[in-house]
Amino acid sequence: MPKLGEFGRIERFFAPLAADLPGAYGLTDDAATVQVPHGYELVVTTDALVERVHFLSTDQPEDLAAKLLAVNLSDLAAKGADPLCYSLVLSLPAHAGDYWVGRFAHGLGESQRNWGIKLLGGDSVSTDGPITLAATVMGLVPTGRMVRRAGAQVGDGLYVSGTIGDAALALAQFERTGEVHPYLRSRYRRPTPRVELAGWVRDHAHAAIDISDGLAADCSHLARASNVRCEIDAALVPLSEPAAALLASEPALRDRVLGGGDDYELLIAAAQAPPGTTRVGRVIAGEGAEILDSAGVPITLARTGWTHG
Ligand SMILES: Nc1ncnc2c1ncn2[C@@H]1O[C@H](COP(=O)(O)OP(=O)(O)OP(=O)(O)O)[C@@H](O)[C@H]1O
Ligand SMILES: Cc1ncc(C[n+]2csc(CCOP(=O)(O)O)c2C)c(N)n1
Ligand SMILES: [Mg+2]
Ligand SMILES: [Mg+2]
Ligand SMILES: [Mg+2]
Repeated sequence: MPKLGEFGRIERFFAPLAADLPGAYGLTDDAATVQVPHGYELVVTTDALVERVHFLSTDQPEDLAAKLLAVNLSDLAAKGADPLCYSLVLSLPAHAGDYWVGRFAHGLGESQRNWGIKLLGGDSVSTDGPITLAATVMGLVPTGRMVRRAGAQVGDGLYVSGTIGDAALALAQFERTGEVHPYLRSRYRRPTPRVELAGWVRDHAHAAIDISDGLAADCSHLARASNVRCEIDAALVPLSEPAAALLASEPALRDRVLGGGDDYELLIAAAQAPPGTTRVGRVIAGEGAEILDSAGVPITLARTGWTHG
């Protein structure tokens, strides 16, 4: 089959993902339009995934599509926004050809249906560098109601969704042996954005952040923005069964759990427990964030979270 080329791929693989979104104009114009209902505003977030920085070269295109949308939808959920649409930038080397793009687009289609979003537009470029994927995801909140990192109040509880450390432990296993527990691997390849918590966050949370860099680092971001001190009890941090088993056999991996990142869970400061979350700590007067061991002593982590550069 002859190669589709830039415009062939857009027409074949991406235009169907934009169907039914009037402002996308079938991906045939220079730009798109987004209608925002009266009384609402757009919440806009952008995150990129780069080969060998955010994912492994062996990861499959369908998984990368799901992960690209998930890491962005996680930010929207933390801000209490309901997902609406997204734009997409693909920077692809020659080996990621039509077959790769077709599988990637198929993965996008599945995620779109799952989360109720549509493709608005984007850009496609070729490169001799790594696969680089970026999405800008847009969501809606009633005007003025986006939940900020700032706003945590003294006396609030700190809550996290899901379990922490699964993806970071998967990566630790990849780095060492290549033998990775299937559940941990699935948490690295396909994080689950907590989209269903957005409504609760919007109505009840005082502050929230999604955990991408690492629990310790993202908790520090929330504490700094809110001008408060956040304390987390390490023993309360929820672990999946495989993570707990791995940690029991290798306690030194604790630091990867607390500072490894790639969780895409929510950290929420609120006066009451969000549904389906675990209370991990508290907001008190002061500054900074600490994770305490079972004796109440602050844990010093080699790295509290991921930073670029
Ligand atoms: N290149 C950039 N240009 C403009 N703003 C940026 C740029 N990079 C980051 N930002 C902004 O800096 C702030 C922090 O970004 P950061 O990426 O740390 O947050 P995040 O997306 O929630 O975390 P993560 O990327 O780890 O998931 C956000 O307001 C983001 O919009
Ligand atoms: C192959 C590989 N090596 C390392 C990591 C870990 N990692 C990379 S970026 C990041 C923070 C979130 O990204 P960002 O801050 O860019 O949004 C984390 C935890 C990974 N996922 N894959
Ligand atoms: Mg970001
Ligand atoms: Mg975030
Ligand atoms: Mg980051």
